[in-house]
Amino acid sequence: MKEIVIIDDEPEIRHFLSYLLSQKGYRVTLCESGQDFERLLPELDADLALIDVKLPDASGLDILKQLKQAVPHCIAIIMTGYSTVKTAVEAIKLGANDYIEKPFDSIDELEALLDHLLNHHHAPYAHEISLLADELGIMVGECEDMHHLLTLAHKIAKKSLNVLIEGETGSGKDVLARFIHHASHRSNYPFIAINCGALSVSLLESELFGHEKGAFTGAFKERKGVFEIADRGTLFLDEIAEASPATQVKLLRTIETGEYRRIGDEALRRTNTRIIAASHADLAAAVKANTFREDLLYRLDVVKLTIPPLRERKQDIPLFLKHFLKQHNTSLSFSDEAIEQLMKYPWPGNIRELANVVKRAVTLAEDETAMITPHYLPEKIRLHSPEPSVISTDKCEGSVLESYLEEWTEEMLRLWDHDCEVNLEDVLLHVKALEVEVGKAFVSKTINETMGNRKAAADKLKISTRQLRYLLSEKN
Ligand SMILES: Nc1ncnc2c1ncn2[C@@H]1O[C@H](COP(=O)(O)OP(=O)(O)OP(=O)(O)O)[C@@H](O)[C@H]1O
Repeated sequence: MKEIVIIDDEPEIRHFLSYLLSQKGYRVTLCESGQDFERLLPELDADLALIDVKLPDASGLDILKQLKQAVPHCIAIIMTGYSTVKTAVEAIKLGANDYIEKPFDSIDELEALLDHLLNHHHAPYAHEISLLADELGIMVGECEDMHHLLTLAHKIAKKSLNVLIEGETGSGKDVLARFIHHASHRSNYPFIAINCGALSVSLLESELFGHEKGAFTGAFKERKGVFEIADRGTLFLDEIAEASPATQVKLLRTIETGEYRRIGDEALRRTNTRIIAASHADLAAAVKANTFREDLLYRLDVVKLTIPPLRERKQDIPLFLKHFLKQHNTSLSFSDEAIEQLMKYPWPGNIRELANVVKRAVTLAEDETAMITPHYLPEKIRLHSPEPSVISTDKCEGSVLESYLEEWTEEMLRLWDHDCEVNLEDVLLHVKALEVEVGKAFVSKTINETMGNRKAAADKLKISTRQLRYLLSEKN
C-alpha cells in the first residue's frame, strides 16, 4: 500500500486530504508542524509528501530539502497560496515534483495529479519531454543544466504562470518558449512571437493591442492585436528590454488586469494570454539603469529560465552537428579535425551561429566531398585559437580587438606574399570577416556602455536596432 505524508498546520486541510486519500486506499500519515516532521523523519519511508509551503515553525522549502535527502525516492508536492507561487517555483527547482494552490479549485485535478505521480513517477516525464522535443525538432543534448531546465519548463508549462527566459542571442529562447507552449494546455490555441526591438513604438503598440480604422494615418482598416489573436494561447515577447517606457506601462496594465484597449477605441477588451518574455540583456541590470520597469519585471519573472550559452555546453556540439546534418538530409559528416576546430570556437552567436556554419559547410561541400574538413569552415573558426583572438559579444576590450587586427593583418600579408596559391574568394571572405568582427566589437563595446540597452547603443552608433542585431549576426 502506498504511503502519503501530509505536512500542514491547518487542521481542515489535514483532515480533508486524509479523508480523500484514505478513501482511495492510501495509507496516510499526518504532521502538523516542522517539529512533528523532524520527529517522524528517521522512520519515514513515504511514497509521496504533500508539504505546506509555510508552517509556523518551519519553511516548506527546508522540509523539502530534508525530505529529499532522507527519502530521495519520495515524490514531493508543495501546497501554496497565490502569494507564495514564486516560492513554489523555487521548490520545483529544489526537486519538488509539482505544486498545488490552496484553496483547491478542483478535487478531480488533485486526485488525477496524485494518481499520475504515484503511478508513473519520473520516467514518463523524461519520456514526454523527449517526445515533445523530437516533435518540435529540438535537440536536448547531454548537458545536465539543459535537462534540468527542460524538466522545470515542462513542469511549469501547465500552470498559468508568466515565464521569463534569459539567454544570449541565438541560444534558443524562442525554441524554449515554443516548447512551453506545446507542453501546456494552451497548445491548441495560437503561439505568437513578437520582437519588441524590431518595431517602432507606435507599430509595436498597434501589433500588441490592435487598432481601429482611422486610429492613425495609414490605419485604413481595423486590425486585431496579438493580445487578441493569442487569446487562450501564448504570447512570446522577445527582446522585451527594448519596449519603450510608454509601452512598458501599457504591457504592465494588461498583464496585471488582463484588460487592454485597441488604439483609437474606448472599449475595454479582455485577454487570457500567457506571457513568455525573453531578453538577452540582464533585466535586473536594466532596472538598475532605469531603462526597465521594476514592477513589470516582477510580473514577468514569476518563473525565470536561463539558457546556458553554447560555449558552456560544448559537449553537445557533436550532437548538434548530427542534428543539423540530418535536417539538411545529407550523407555528409564532419571530420575529426573539423569537430576539434568547432569545439575550440567560443560561439558568440550560439546555436544559431552553429546552425549557419553547418548550412554553409553543407552547401560548399556537397558534390565535392563526403567529409566536411576544416577547409569548409569559415575563417573565423579556422583561424580561431583558444586565446581570445576573435571578438566575442561579451568581450570587447580594446586589447582583444587589437590582437584580432594583428592576426588579421598577418594572415592577409601571408596571402599577399604569394608563398601559397591564392584563392581570391578566400581573401575576400577574410576582408568580410574583418568587417563583421570590427562591427561586432563596436556594437558590443557600446552595448556595455549603455548597460545592455540596445536601443540606446543603436542611437549612439547612429544605426537602427535592426542594423545592430544584424551586426551582431543575430539574424540570418
Ligand atoms: N535545442 C535546439 N535544438 C535545435 N535547434 C535549436 C535549439 N536551440 C536553438 N536552435 C536553433 O537555433 C536558432 C536560434 O534559436 P532561437 O531563435 O530560439 O534563439 P534566441 O535565443 O531566441 O535568439 P534571439 O536572441 O536572436 O532572439 C534557431 O534556428 C533554432 O531553431
